[in-house]
Amino acid sequence: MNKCSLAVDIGASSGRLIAGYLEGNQLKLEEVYRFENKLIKHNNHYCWDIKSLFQEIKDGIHQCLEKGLQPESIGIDTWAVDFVLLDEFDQLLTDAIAYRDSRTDGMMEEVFEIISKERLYLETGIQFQKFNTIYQLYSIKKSNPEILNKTKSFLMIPDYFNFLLTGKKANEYTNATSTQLVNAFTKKWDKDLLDQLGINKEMFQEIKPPKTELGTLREELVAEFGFDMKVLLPATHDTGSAVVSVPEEDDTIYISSGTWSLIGVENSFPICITKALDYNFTNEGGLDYRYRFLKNIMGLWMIQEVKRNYDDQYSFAELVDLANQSTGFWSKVNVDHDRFLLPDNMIEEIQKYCEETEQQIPTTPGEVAKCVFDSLAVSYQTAINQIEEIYEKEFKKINVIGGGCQNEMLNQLIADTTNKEVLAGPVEATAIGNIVSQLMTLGELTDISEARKMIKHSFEIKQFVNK
Ligand SMILES: Nc1ncnc2c1ncn2[C@@H]1O[C@H](COP(=O)(O)OP(=O)(O)OP(=O)(O)O)[C@@H](O)[C@H]1O
Ligand SMILES: C[C@H](O)[C@H](O)[C@@H](O)C(=O)CO
Ligand SMILES: [Mg+2]
Repeated sequence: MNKCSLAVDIGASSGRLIAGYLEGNQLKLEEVYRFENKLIKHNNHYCWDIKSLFQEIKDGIHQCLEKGLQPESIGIDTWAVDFVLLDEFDQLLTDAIAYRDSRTDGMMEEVFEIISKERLYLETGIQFQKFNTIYQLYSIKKSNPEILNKTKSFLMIPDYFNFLLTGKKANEYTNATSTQLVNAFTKKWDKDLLDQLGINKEMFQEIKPPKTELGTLREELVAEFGFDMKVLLPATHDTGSAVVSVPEEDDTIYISSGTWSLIGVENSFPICITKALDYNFTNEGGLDYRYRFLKNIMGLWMIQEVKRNYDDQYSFAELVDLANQSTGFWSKVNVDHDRFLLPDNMIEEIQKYCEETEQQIPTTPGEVAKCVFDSLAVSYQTAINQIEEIYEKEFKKINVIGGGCQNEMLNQLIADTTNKEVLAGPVEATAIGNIVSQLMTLGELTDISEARKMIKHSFEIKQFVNK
């Protein structure tokens, strides 16, 4: 049986269990199990099928023994901001409502009437996304206050899966920062903010950093799987784990490219200056209390929705090929407009935008895809200009990580648009960051620098330069 550490990486569009182990000075991966993730509609809200996702995690763990793998540890990471609320009997009080749901429409503005935008940013350093946890909780307080009164435990999505595995409750630090309720300097729940919002402080759990050993499996799960393992906390915010695995450290801007494009740099301190606020950058928590100074760009969500609108007739690779053939099409959209957050039909929304802005309207799949990719490249350039303005320096390299780094047309567009060296890879950056964090906890790796050097020599990194 091969000893390994198991990463459970669940993104907004897909989940995977990936086993990792050291072989000499290389990190070896084995994909154990992959499954789809998607929004479901329930009780008139967009939700995550949290029960099915946990069953997928268990099904993936069962696959390990069949593949001759003996995991000695497991770590779970998912998308940010979303959570569940448990009552005194540890039962779910609501669905796991998704951040794209409309329940937070208008909530941010109502919160600003209680706490100014400037103060929120100065204390938390977190970007203003209408779906941040703070606004989700405020919407519950307004519409169903009795739910918050019954709530004994607030657990973010990975925290909840960890609870189901171990019976232990904790809020992991990197993901907790995405709530916009953690103080950027104390790294604790900001009790003053919670008091001012009238949200009960007692439901929040102790914040624990990545590289914490949370516990081991519940007895009934040991019996089910036939083995026990340590449940460790990686950076449970998927982007937090992805950034751990960015091989290039100096003078590099990363783009964690998946459902969202998270573009930024790694810092040892939070940047909460007015310009960062004006440009809506965030200071999410990272491994070893580093900071992820980044911003959300709408990302490949748009092409995911285009693919769905075409009834999945085309693969992502085929859409890229068709876009490459649409060389004469140049219309672009503002990808970061709220209208693209959850439109009824992404293709029609893009066409409406082009009509409203008196641009050529995309009609073929290739033209629609090219419009998405060209528009993303423009948004990346804008964010890079803002980062360089704030840092008062020029960054030489861009490291694209995650599934989106397989989009070679977009990688080339980024190189052509920014005139910077683009490094593409690793694809499974999030799972890799999750695994190396576990290996550090187990003492098999010393620190993040050693991990990054090993990652750089373990995975293919492609280079793109301005043609
Ligand atoms: N062969 C491919 N060619 C081009 N693009 C691809 C290819 N495979 C995947 N992609 C892109 O990668 C994206 C998925 O990236 P990734 O798997 O990192 O997302 P995820 O982990 O499911 O979601 P999240 O971003 O929430 O973590 C797809 O939306 C698609 O645009
Ligand atoms: C909702 C968040 O902005 C989102 O999860 C983003 O942080 C991310 O990590 C996408 O993978
Ligand atoms: Mg992902």
